[in-house]
Amino acid sequence: MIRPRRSLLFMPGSNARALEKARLLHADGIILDLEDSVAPDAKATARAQIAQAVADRGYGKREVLIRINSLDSPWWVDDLTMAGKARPDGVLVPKVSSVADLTAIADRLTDIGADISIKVWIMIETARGVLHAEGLAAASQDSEMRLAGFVFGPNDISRETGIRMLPGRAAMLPMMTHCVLAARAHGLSILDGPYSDIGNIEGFAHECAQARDLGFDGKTLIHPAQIEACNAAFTPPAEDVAYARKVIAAFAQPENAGRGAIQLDGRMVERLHAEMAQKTIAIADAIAAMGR
Ligand SMILES: CC(C)(COP(=O)(O)OP(=O)(O)OC[C@H]1O[C@@H](n2cnc3c(N)ncnc32)[C@H](O)[C@@H]1OP(=O)(O)O)[C@@H](O)C(=O)NCCC(=O)NCCSC(=O)C[C@H](O)C(=O)O
Ligand SMILES: [Mg+2]
Repeated sequence: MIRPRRSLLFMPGSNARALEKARLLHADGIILDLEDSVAPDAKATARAQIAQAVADRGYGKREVLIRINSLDSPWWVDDLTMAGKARPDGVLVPKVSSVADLTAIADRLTDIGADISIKVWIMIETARGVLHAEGLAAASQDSEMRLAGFVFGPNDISRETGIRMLPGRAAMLPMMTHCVLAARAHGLSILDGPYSDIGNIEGFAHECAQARDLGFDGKTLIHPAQIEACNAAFTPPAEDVAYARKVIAAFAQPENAGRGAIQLDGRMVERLHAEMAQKTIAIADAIAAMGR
């Protein structure tokens, strides 16, 4: 099943108002955070609030991820134990740098008997994580790892490496492309990181369009004001969907049955374009099924 992942909204697990508000927001998914947006003193409260919010099952068709604390923190075991019991769609693990990190998460989920439907997502946001992205993605071939996708983390990368986050992101483009290639080589999803300038919707829209063109499935968000522009950027335009249907229809014609390439509206179209058209239609249908 294709799942739209145009927009996944982060919110601090300690913010009860945000957890409630997310039930009505038109994001494709939500990320209930226990890590950087939650102060150390508020970790236990946030954990309890997230457990309750997920148990209430009030988020409808939105994909629900819980971001736990990193493996070098004192909180991750309690976070993961709560998440295993709460049964979100997935657990997002920050600052993963090695396959050993993935194994530690998988082993803990097995130990607590977590349902196999709970997927693991990892943030690629350390220098070692970026360098090892291909090996991390390859670990998804082992189903016990539960690995479903990557989330790019520009803030932590910038913090560790000194690579600056500037408009246009020129300095980060090589590593972003590297992460997209690693994810796609192993059939994983990949989401872009957040944009902090909440008041600059125009700049945000440019960054969404850039992420889409770089091959990301969607973007992680930090504020409800970002949802609409993000969904717009990652929704296939109606004319693309209409053209995709035309490509499929053309290859379904009996006279084209044995052909690998045809001419359509003055352009060459090959069967690989028919495959891409199927994906465009599947995403458009999945978005429509979300009622958006
Ligand atoms: C950034 C914020 C702290 C701003 O909060 P606030 O000042 O309260 O914003 P507003 O007054 O404009 O809020 C208006 C209403 O919207 C609700 N709201 C705000 N943010 C969210 C949200 N994220 N989810 C759901 N609802 C939200 C407010 O409650 C208001 O509601 P109402 O009462 O009806 O008026 C805040 O936006 C925030 O905390 N954002 C998320 C921060 C976060 O999760 N950060 C972690 C992810 S980013 C990251 O980790 C970086 C990554 O790892 C990397 O390395 O790059
Ligand atoms: Mg981070």
